[in-house]
Amino acid sequence: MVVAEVFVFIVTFLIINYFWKQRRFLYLASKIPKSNFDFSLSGILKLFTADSKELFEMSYESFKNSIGTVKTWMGPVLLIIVGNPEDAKIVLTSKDCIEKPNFMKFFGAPESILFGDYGPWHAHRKILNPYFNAQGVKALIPLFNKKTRIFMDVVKEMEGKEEFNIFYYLTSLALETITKVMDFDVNILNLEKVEREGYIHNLREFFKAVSLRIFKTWLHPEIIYQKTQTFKDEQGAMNKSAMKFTREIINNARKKINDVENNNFSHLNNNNNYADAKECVQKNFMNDLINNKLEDKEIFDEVKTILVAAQDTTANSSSSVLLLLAMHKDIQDKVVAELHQIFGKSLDAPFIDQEQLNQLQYMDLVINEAMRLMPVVPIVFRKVNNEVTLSDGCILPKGGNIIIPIYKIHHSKDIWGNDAEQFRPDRFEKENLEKIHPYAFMPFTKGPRMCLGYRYAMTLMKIQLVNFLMRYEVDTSLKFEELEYELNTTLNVCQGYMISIKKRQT
Ligand code: HEM
Repeated sequence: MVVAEVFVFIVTFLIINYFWKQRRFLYLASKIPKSNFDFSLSGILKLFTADSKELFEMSYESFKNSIGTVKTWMGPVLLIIVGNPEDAKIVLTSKDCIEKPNFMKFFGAPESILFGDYGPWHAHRKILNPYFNAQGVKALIPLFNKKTRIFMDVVKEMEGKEEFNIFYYLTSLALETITKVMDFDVNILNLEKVEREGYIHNLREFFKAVSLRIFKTWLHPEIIYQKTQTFKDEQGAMNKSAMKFTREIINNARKKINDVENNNFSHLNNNNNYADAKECVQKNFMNDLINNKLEDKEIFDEVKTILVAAQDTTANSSSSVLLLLAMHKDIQDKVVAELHQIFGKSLDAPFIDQEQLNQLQYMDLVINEAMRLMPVVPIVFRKVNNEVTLSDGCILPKGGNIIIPIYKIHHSKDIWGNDAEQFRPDRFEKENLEKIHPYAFMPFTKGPRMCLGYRYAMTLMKIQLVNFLMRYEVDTSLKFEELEYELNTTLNVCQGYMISIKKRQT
């Protein structure tokens, strides 16, 4: 009897202590209006069984019509959805919201630039920046041209055939390119189609599993998660995809550095010259990571992250552009007219340089409009490390987690007008864009944690699109209003990016 009384006393004490310590957090949270998330029994049951398509629909529905900031409790996890551009700006530029929530560590790269806390993020961003700034990307243009040509030879197999998912081709190209930037060639485009698609499928399964875990908070504790099938799927998928290349890339880099140190350099350059070989290795991405004395785990996390960040995103965005152009032939014609003006009326694009890329003004509008309608990263997360006050006086409590709903902001009729669901590239003309809040369009987000690879992505996408659209007329039977999406960390079209291609008449 006494034992029971002591037990009740301790539990009561712990509960009161918890609420006392959390009183400010809970008070501020209580002031934020609720989202429309369906907390009825059927709503909760639906969340239990939701797949990534239902997850996207449920989360979008829950805050689609809210104007300001709203909240959702996912068990003990507070999610605050900051849906207006001015407040998104406050969050994304605040030093108190620079870190990502703890559940982002589920992606398995806690020491990386993408998911790491301030320390590793800041150090890694400094190391990687030179490879992705204007000069760094300019130096990569010849590589982008070369890899795109290989891709054009491979995609030829689909000429004049039925509709196919262009994403599988573009993602192979994106992977080949980024591994080469890391001084390692995976030659995935040369693999058999089945093998290529298998790798990509595995990576997507990994993202799917982690996205589901983030929203299903009962899967957060490792002890529960590791017993689930989702965990087994996630591990299997990751081991078969990015892990495989990550190890090989690091081993390859280490070997090259050792070879130069041991004067064994003849296979590293054509001139058989030690100084050249040394310079070539020193100017290298992987060398920088290794020589900055990062821990093995940090290097591993970083390589894996960059592989993933550079691949799915760029391929998805280019696929969206092609799909939308296939749906809107008048706009496709205008893009091609611009290409003919710059490059002449040939079927094969020349090697494209920076100056020509700068002339692609209409294509810029088209890419922006495609990334507005189909932003590949539809939400981003931040953690509140210290209280932050929004434009309407709402205070974000320390310990809360923020969602910036990029997809919702990009589709808001209040911002983009009643035709927000239509593909209209001219809304990105300078005089139209001036009327829109700068944080109403942010496919790469903004602020200090903005995408490091945005110049890289835009440059590679343009080179791919020029080559593809000069040679092929693109068609599809899909309709924009019928597209369905699934949230696999990135936003993917459930039906696939199905297009058919035929050679242009010159
Ligand atoms: C169209 C293609 C791309 C899109 C739409 C995109 C989008 C994004 C977004 C929205 C973020 C912010 C995530 C967040 O705040 O949580 C991000 C971060 C990042 N992206 Fe990209 N990305 C693309 C391509 C690339 C490429 C090609 C690379 C590398 C080569 C890259 C590397 C990164 C890195 C390293 C970060 C983390 C930046 C930081 O936290 O400081 N991305 N990207």
